[in-house]
Amino acid sequence: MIPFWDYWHILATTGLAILVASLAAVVYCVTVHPLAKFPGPRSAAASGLFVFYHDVFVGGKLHLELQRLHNLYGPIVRIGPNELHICRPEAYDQVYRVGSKATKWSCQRRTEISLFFSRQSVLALEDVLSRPILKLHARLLTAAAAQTSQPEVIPLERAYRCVSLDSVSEISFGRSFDFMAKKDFGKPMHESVEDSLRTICTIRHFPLLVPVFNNIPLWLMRLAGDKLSAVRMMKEFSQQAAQSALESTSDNSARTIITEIVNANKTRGTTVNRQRLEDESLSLIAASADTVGNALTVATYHLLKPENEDILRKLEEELKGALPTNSLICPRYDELSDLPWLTAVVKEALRMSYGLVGRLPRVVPEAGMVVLGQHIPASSVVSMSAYLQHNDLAVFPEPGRFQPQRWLGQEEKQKTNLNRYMVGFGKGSHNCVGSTMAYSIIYKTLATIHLSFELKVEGDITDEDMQYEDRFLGLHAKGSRRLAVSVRRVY
Ligand code: HEM
Repeated sequence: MIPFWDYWHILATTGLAILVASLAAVVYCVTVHPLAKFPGPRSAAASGLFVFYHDVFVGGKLHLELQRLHNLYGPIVRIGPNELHICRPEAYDQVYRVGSKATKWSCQRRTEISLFFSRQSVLALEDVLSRPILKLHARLLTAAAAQTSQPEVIPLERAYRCVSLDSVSEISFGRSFDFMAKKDFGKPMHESVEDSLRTICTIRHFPLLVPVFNNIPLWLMRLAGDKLSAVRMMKEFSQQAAQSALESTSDNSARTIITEIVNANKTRGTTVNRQRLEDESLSLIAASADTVGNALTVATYHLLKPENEDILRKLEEELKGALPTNSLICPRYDELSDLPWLTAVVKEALRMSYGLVGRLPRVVPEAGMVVLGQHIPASSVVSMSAYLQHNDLAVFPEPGRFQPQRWLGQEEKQKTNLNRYMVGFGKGSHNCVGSTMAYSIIYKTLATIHLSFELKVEGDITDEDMQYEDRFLGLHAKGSRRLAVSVRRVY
């Protein structure tokens, strides 16, 4: 038997060894690591704790810290032992053209679903995309018609999220969540999504916990009550849809993402398991709800600011001129996609809502790469952030001001440049597969709402409230005021 003091001896020796190894790793990272020549705070070069601290402890503010670091150190900053963050608009194409190992979707998986998102398919899904917009229109009509002394206040930010949640759930699962039909537009569900996103941002720093979080059984989620209600509901929907697609023998079932993947596999003679179908459909919901909702919210918030009255009037005039009267209420995407002022408003809203606020990491391939004249060695991680790109003063002067006109009336060359620097949908082989669908939902919703109603902002919401935290998707800070409106007039 080992004497008691020997346990302490073993423990102390192990502790000392770990300490010495950690110190050696820190010294190596700061002095001789291949990225040691790049500028940045020592604490970031030494360990991953720097990013963890800003991401988790400060909470969703890493993009602001990155902005500060770039002002201090220049366009390439080392933000982790093996990671560089880059901030220079012309570098975006270089970084995201490079093949990434940090993929979420294999090429084959992307091919299976990408047909579903072609412009032709999106136009064919016109009815599905219009349904939630028409329901929102009907609710605003009711609110406008109510003869009460206190006008009904519509939580428009929440309603806007429902527009994409309801249509993308129908496209994914074959049945809609139908939050638009709920009196509070599914308030507990939206709160639960926000809580889950904050949790996920912490959990992604502990890769071993990710599968545990992803596989919490439904019965345990039920015990957690409202906190996990959103995740639970989405899981239930996806499980049922995956099960029925796998069991279905008919070729005539409604075309959904899930049936699309099942059929692609049948054609190839391969099989697909239920888990994969669930994951695919849930990713789509996650990818679409807040991104689309944020772009719509940013657009309407700025259009309703008193100083932007002329921008709103121009939009109304353009819509009235382009759409035949009485064609009402939810125009088709192909009637809208060429309207210049609406297009400029949508682009400006996408710029100011960022898509994914924070950094999108890519792994440098074997040959290494040269960015801004600097060689970056293989296997390093490089990342850029839409937040910094879209606030670049040289490309987008006065970035905090909503100026759709910046997308119009310039030299053709300049316009091309602006489009090149707009990265809300990402770039390269892993850019957003759903961008056409997103555009369709955004154009149709803005046209429907701003053509038919005069809205008035309720409450004292400010630009401060509209700032986004980087919770992978853009979330407003806890306790911030959200866009809510009353409906004043119907055209
Ligand atoms: C304004 C709306 C949207 C924005 C700004 C947006 C933005 C993005 C961005 C930046 C990425 C790239 C992520 C990366 O590089 O890791 C992405 C990926 C993706 N998005 Fe979107 N998205 C939007 C709406 C949608 C919609 C409506 C759908 C589908 C219904 C969708 C489906 C996807 C999918 C499947 C991916 C993964 C693609 C891949 O990794 O190959 N998105 N999105």
